[in-house]
Amino acid sequence: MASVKKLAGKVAIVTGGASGIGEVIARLFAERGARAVVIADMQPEKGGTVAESIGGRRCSYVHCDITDEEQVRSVVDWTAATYGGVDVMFCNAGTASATAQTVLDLDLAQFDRVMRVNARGTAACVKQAARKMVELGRGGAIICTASATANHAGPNLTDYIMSKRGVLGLVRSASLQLGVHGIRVNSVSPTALATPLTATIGLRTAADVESFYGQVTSLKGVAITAEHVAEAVAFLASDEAAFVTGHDLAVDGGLQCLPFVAVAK
Ligand SMILES: NC(=O)c1ccc[n+]([C@@H]2O[C@H](COP(=O)([O-])OP(=O)(O)OC[C@H]3O[C@@H](n4cnc5c(N)ncnc54)[C@H](O)[C@@H]3O)[C@@H](O)[C@H]2O)c1
Repeated sequence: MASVKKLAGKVAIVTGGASGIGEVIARLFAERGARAVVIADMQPEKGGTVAESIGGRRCSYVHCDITDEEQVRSVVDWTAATYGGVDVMFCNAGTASATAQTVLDLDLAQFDRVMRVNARGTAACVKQAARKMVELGRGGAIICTASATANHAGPNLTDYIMSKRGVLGLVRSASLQLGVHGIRVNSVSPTALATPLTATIGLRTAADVESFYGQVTSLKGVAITAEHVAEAVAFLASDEAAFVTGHDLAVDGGLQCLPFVAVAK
């Protein structure tokens, strides 16, 4: 069906595309007709296997540590030179601390690492993609992975929540500054789903996630999957979202709309 090829002809970069949410999105971008998908990650074996399974001519793995701006610039340049442009940048690579990171026990070395990847690294990706899109003069779509946690207080994960809150600030400011160039900047904010990242904080399986988040989302009978997040990202990347910018699309089963007090009937 031609109507589902909503990304036809587009060239996309997916950071963190070797695993988890990024991997599912790299596959969906290709399914939806993207001309090329570049997986920018630090896991050559996994990233290479994903790229190969999507198809060698349309998908490549390029090693890129997003904390090194030069590596980010290089993957953006390589993509533009190899595939003739950069239309979509999905800034998705991220990490979490292995320890609880409550305020009282905040390990500042871990704090620095999380901020370096999630906030600073994402900023480098937005910057380098935007510079290339401005140079090419045909606009573009930048999407960042924030998190449902960015809109809530956390009993732990303080550094992670701060880093994702920073991503929301980056997206809003970048959307304001880049609109004049026809570049849209948005984010997605999923609740938790089981990936290698959540395994580091003790959520290893879908059942772990459900037992934790199932109680706090208003939507019942549906468990979040990476495919749900991927659909939201594919929409923001497509021309169907041509007038959407500066938006954070929650994929959270209604978590954002919980009442702040219980109301007696
Ligand atoms: N899984 C969740 O519950 C959840 C919820 C909300 C937001 N997120 C966010 O989604 C994004 C993807 O996470 P995921 O859950 O799919 O985890 P994941 O561990 O499966 O994937 C993260 C990917 O990012 C890559 N990465 C990490 N540091 C990098 C760096 N410096 N440079 C380049 N690549 C790097 C990893 O190699 C990995 O392939 C992250 O930004 C995460 O914070 C995840």
